[in-house]
Amino acid sequence: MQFQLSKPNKKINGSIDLPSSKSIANRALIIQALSYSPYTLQNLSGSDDVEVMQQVLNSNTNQFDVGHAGTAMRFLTAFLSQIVGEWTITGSDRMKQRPIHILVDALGQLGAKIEYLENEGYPPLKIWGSHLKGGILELDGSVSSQYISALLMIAPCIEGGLTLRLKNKITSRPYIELTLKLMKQFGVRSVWKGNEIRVSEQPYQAREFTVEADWTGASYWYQLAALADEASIELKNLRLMSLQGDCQIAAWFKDFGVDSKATPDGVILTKTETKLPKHLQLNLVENPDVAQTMAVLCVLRKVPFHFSGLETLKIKETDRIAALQNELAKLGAAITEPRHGELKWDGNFSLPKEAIPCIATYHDHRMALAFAPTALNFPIAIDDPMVVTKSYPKYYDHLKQVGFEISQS
Ligand SMILES: O=C(O)C1=C[C@@H](OP(=O)(O)O)[C@@H](O)[C@H](O)C1
Ligand SMILES: C=C(OP(=O)(O)O)C(=O)O
Repeated sequence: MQFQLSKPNKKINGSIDLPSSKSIANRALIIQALSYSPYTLQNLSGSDDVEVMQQVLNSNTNQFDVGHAGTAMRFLTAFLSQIVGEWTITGSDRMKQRPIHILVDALGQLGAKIEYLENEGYPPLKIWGSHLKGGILELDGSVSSQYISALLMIAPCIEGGLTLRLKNKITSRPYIELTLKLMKQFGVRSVWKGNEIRVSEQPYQAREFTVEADWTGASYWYQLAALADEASIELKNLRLMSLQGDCQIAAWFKDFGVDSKATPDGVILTKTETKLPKHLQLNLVENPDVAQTMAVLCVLRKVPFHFSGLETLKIKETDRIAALQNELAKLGAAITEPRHGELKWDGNFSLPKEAIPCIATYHDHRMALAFAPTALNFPIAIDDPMVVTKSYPKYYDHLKQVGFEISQS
């Protein structure tokens, strides 16, 4: 299936009920389970990744399929390792290509018994859950912060607690900070000094909790505002002072003429006069999920760019470096990868080959989410458009709400 998207004018006005953050929701669900909480979490998004986490935690079976959800795969692997029983956990074909050995090795050192059911180092896994004993673990921090978050969340429940010594360049650091901040909100203290994070054995305290709106989901509305001639967009439940690292984008988008103001209900984006940057240099090691938003935006606004810190993009829902190169080429922009983890565009365009480019999405929600705003500039088709349900199920309804025309073919 494909969607064709167009927009008769370049004005965007509306109030958008953003989905809540899947990163916060999936942490809160694990922490809630660890604290035997009687409360129901408020404002869960209904996205695939959150639904799958809820299903597993409420399931009566011992065999789980988490689909494309990286957080669910990593967080549940650690969670199940400390619950007595025999568990198998698998995922989509792509999940079976996303490495997990750093986490499995670490859990093994704590006493967990985990076996690879297909390929060494990758899901599916068989886990024999047991009482785990803590200690000091050395861990490579450069592949995925989700391994670290997974271990930190179970750390207070492990005999003796846990000290993690992180090696190499830490990727996605704000997601580790998010984990620790949420643990603190549920009563667990931690100390992070240099490359060492220490969590002693201590109980979680159950509490009521409401999940805030998703900043990565908000990035597509910032992108839309940056491409529009006029924009006034209210993003409900979004907080400028957020737990999420991607709230950083509010500052970046000032250069693209997008002003953010807090309201009692969220944040309002307005389009202002601006002088676009001549060239955009960004290190995205802390915000890998907005790489697609920023790359598509820069091409459409003709801002040459050089992004670094993207070493982990090849092991996300798809190889996002290759996907961006292939699909931005359809808009006429040749993107290069000058070094591992870098993306660069010199600002040159060639004429697009198709009158209405059709963007492939590679089972990656962020390809559809980041390319759909292109329709503000010219009509575009998105292949397999419903990939967005991974994090933002109502995206196309929201685009229609602000005047996008969307037809199916
Ligand atoms: O912990 C999390 O919620 C996430 C961490 C990041 O992954 P990596 O740490 O693998 O970069 C991010 O890309 C992902 O969407 C969500
Ligand atoms: C990388 C992502 O998700 P995950 O790793 O949780 O599958 C994402 O949502 O961009």
